[in-house]
Amino acid sequence: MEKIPSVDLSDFISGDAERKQKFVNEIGKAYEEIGFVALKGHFLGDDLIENLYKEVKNFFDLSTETKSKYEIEGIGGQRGYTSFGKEKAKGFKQGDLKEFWHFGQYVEDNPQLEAEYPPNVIVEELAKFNEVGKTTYKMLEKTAQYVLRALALHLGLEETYFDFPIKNGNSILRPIHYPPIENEPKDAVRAAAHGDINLITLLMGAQGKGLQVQDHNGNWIDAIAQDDELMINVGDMLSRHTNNKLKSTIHRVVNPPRELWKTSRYSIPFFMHPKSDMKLNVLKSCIDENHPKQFEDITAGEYLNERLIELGLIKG
Ligand SMILES: O=C(O)CCC(=O)C(=O)O
Ligand SMILES: [Fe+2]
Repeated sequence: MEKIPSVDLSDFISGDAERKQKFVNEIGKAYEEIGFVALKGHFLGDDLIENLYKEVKNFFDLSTETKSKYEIEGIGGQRGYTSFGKEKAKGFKQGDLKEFWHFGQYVEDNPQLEAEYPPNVIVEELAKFNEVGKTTYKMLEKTAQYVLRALALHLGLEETYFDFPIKNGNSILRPIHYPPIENEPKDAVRAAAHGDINLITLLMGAQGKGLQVQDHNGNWIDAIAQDDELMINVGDMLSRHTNNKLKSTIHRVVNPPRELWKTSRYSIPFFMHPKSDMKLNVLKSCIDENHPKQFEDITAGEYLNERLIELGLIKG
């Protein structure tokens, strides 16, 4: 496969049974093979996207001193700012060449969960940043809900199988800034090869070159979305739950050629997580003679903890 397949969410929500099934088949096949699709027909309007990028740039343009006010100790970077070079991919020594921000869940009608999650951090200098982050979070969550409904059908489950575990889920919206490159980086890249931890990831900002996905043969292929598309991929939680029927594919962000070193890259992934008590135990429908159970039973919260310890973000 040389290109990431494109799908259109409006097929799924069209009300036409044939178009709906076509979407389920297309995304199901793509996720069994390469684990990535470019998706159009999502719920993000052009104005929202434009305002979001404007505010995200405004934030990263703030002074280092101002940004560091929002880097909160003791919450493993789950909310607010994480400074340049801090996050390393699993198994790598050098930090990635990026700084980022985390918006987390806006819990409704569930005080117990509200107490479980760290509160969102409010940027005082930028009135609109906080609001546009919240609106984007909700629109991506809605888009993800429909994608997961299609995947539930593909897996032979009830269409609404994921609806309850993802309601008030522990998802993260992460605007990332990869600053201009000043000197030849020593072994470091913008984002070293990794698999995402969560159920699915919805990525804004894959329109230019940079993101690459590893195919079955170990070749890196460019993953480039059209202007109106989000890149959406399977994360390790969903791969585990489906006994690796749906593939969580290794990907990375390479450094640009020297003539483009002066340019920043901005990308905005939404990492869709369920509530921490969701059981990721391998689905019975994904086990048979040829596909024995590959993973131990675990909850989403336990799994996330394991992975954050490996990344050095929290202590074991
Ligand atoms: O910046 C990108 O295009 C991808 C980032 C990514 O893969 C991640 O943050 O998990
Ligand atoms: Fe990723």
